[in-house]
Amino acid sequence: MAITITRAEARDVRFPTSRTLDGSDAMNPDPDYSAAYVILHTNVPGLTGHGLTFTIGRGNELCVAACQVLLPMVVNRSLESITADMGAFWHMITGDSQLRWIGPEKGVIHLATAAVVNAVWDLWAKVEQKPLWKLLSDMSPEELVRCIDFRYISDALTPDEARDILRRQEATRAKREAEMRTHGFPAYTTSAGWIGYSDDKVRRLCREAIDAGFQHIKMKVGRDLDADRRRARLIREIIGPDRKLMADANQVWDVPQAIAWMRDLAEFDLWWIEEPTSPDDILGHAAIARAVAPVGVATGEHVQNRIVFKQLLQMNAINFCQIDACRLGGVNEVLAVILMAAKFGVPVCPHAGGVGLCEYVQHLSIWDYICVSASLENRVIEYVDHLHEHFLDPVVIRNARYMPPQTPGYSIEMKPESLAMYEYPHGAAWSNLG
Ligand SMILES: C[C@H](O)[C@@H](O)CC(=O)C(=O)O
Ligand SMILES: [Mg+2]
Repeated sequence: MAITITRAEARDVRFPTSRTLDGSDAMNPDPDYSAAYVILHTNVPGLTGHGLTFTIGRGNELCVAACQVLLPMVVNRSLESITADMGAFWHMITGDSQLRWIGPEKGVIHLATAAVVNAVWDLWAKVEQKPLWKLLSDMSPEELVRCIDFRYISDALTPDEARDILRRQEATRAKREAEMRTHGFPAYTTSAGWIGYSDDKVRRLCREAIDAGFQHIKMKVGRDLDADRRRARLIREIIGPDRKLMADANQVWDVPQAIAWMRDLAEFDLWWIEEPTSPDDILGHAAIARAVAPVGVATGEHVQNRIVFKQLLQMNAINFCQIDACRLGGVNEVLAVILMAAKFGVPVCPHAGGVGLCEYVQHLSIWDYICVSASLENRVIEYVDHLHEHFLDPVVIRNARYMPPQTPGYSIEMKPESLAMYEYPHGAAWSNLG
């Protein structure tokens, strides 16, 4: 039977994480992890596609409204008519002649694009009875290339080059898939280092992270230099000199300030500095990368599309490429960026500090390893220990590694009771707040 999307809804879901300062950083001191959450209903009873885009609270309603504007483009369409040419579908969603004006391919409309596009991928993977990483890993290089919109990036990566990258690793995919199934993909934790946590809590969480096997820990910096130095020292005392310590400034600095601040943190042997300045400042990132080496520069959670990533890569402005599953316009655009990063020899270490992002990005990195990079060198997926209990198929971390999801889909479906409880503003979690 042909599967048709018969109706769609977008919901506003928010978790009051600001109460415990989970997720806090120098730029975002009080985030409420939130999602504009899309459900695609079909003509098959019980078969639905789910997708979300992540925000940190206020303004989530704008993303919901943008999803509602996009959803008529998928309603009454058969799944087959979409998946027959995924690249054309993505081009259509991002190319509407009037909606394009409020992007293009950036901001609220692009966040909403991700929720809708990812819901379609979730639906497709469920129909194929595969987790998303496996759906992607079973595609031929030609099929994968057909998912990508090369407009604006063909000066950096052509379809032929993308195909060649994928062909290089095709014969050995099965070996890496087996390795992933046994050992999983390495993770790092940010949960020990939120800026709003007390020193005692940071100490305790660092010890717990070590006990859980983590070899990489990320701390938040950029609000107060003395506090950063104190916290970096106490974290180093606990994790020792050999584990990797990363720092994340969440865009608070100007370029000269970033360089100066990093000199003052040099003794702590940071592996990377993340978002040292505006995500739109490609030349600024390049200047910082030159000045702070051998500390690497990482960015991506606010890199709005493949075009900005292209320039960051072309200018040697990043040493770590932090794709975000819903800042970019869903799976299709992420594939493009992962392939560009491979061409430029930059490791992909996805951003996952948010609700549902860990669930999403594990699929993308596992596919990257199996089909594109074939390397784990300098590659780690972010892990944050928040809100997984709300998902039907939450991440499984074993010995600080993401174990490949087994359930069909993109692992992003939330429990109905969680959606009801945290729906904003009338869910019980919000209406019961004093
Ligand atoms: C506001 C978010 O929690 C942000 O701090 C996440 C982030 O920067 C990261 O995970 O990296
Ligand atoms: Mg970050």
